[in-house]
Amino acid sequence: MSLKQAKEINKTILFSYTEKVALPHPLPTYSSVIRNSEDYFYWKDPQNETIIIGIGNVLQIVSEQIDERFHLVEEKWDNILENAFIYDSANQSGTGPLLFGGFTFDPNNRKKPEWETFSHATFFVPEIMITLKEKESFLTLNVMVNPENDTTILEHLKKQMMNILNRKEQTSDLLPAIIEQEEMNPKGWKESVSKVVSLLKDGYLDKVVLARKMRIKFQQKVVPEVLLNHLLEQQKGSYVFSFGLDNDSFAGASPERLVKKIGENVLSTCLAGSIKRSGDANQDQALGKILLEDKKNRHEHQLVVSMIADVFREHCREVDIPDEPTLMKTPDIQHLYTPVKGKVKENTSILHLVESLHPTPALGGTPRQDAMKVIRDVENMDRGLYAGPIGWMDYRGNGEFIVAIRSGLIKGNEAFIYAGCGIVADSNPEDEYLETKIKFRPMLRALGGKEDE
Ligand SMILES: C=C(O[C@H]1C=CC=C(C(=O)O)[C@@H]1O)C(=O)O
Repeated sequence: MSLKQAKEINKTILFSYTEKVALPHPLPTYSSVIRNSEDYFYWKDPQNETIIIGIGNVLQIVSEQIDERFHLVEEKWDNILENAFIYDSANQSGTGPLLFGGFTFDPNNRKKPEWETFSHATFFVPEIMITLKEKESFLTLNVMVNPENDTTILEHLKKQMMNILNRKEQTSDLLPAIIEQEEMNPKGWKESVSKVVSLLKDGYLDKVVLARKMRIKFQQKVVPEVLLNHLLEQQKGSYVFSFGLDNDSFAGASPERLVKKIGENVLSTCLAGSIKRSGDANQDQALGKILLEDKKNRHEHQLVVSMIADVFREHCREVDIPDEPTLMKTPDIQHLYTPVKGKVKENTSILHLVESLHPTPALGGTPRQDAMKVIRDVENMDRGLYAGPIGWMDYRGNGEFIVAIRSGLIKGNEAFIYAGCGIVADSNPEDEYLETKIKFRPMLRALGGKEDE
């Protein structure tokens, strides 16, 4: 199918073209692709197996719906794909066209002005996309074809992308100077933790995750590419993402997968329970042992395992969950970690799994709805996309969503960064406060902020 033939259909449809390409530079990353784009995304998994970079926005799917947002995105994407012409000369070895985006943490919460750019579901199909998958690279060009389109548009796009990829000049790796760095009401946050601990002691709730925010003001606008480069350099073992829309940018380095689906194989991650790291290897190992044996942290973790296991048992033919957690270590923190695998039943889509899993008790709490209400009442904050599911799904139903933690929103010369932690009945406000300080560090360091000891 050529673009010319697609045009003859005489209605507006998605035309997508994918080919395998040889990249001009042996660079591990192509973060410069996002430079000067208003709408873009960059996505990398911890193993560097999949890197997806998209720029331009040919088609957007947004929703401010509360209960129907997952379903709505799925329905619209299915409709688009039903009519689309997809020419995949790479024989499905890349991803082909895909939808990238995210869901806010809690659509029932009041929206704060800093998050006005992002809807409760915000997804788009990029105009130009480059994918690195298992060391092969692919170029995907997407156009909405209508009778007025110039048939040479694909050639223009391809040339544009090759020019971008051939770019030699580097951006400076400097961020502007910070003029203000402020923790938002730390005293009030510790009081909220105490309040939640009393509720938990009353016994009708098991766990509530409370988060807080920092605001950083820069002398000039922050360049998203520079922040992305810092995250890529500093957080190699995490998912690194940057999601740009209308000049705002949501970026982070999350260690936490929500769900990955490739064919019938599905994977999720239980990540909850944390302890700091030490520069001394023996000390670091000893801290890990303390975490593995700590009753409070094991309880926090087990609530996440039980919930994810329930969702997997409902939607999968086979489920594989280890009996005991192991440790996941990032540069600043170590977590209790249990991977969950399954073979999903037919006709269960990735968005259906996302909807069932979000929010796990690693971000919300147990029981889910009561915990969400407590968060809304005591956190006094709009999490926006922080702690929400963000990711991609391709035209064959494969995809991956992560939990957008260790993240922040960049708005011109301001950044808002977020960190939270699981509160259980024997939590101590000061310890939880210190834990959130550690969880701010990946974003703070990448932004050039002052990290407390
Ligand atoms: C809510 C966050 O972390 C979650 C993920 C891993 C460990 C967590 C914990 O130990 O509390 C949190 O549940 C955050 O980083 O903002």
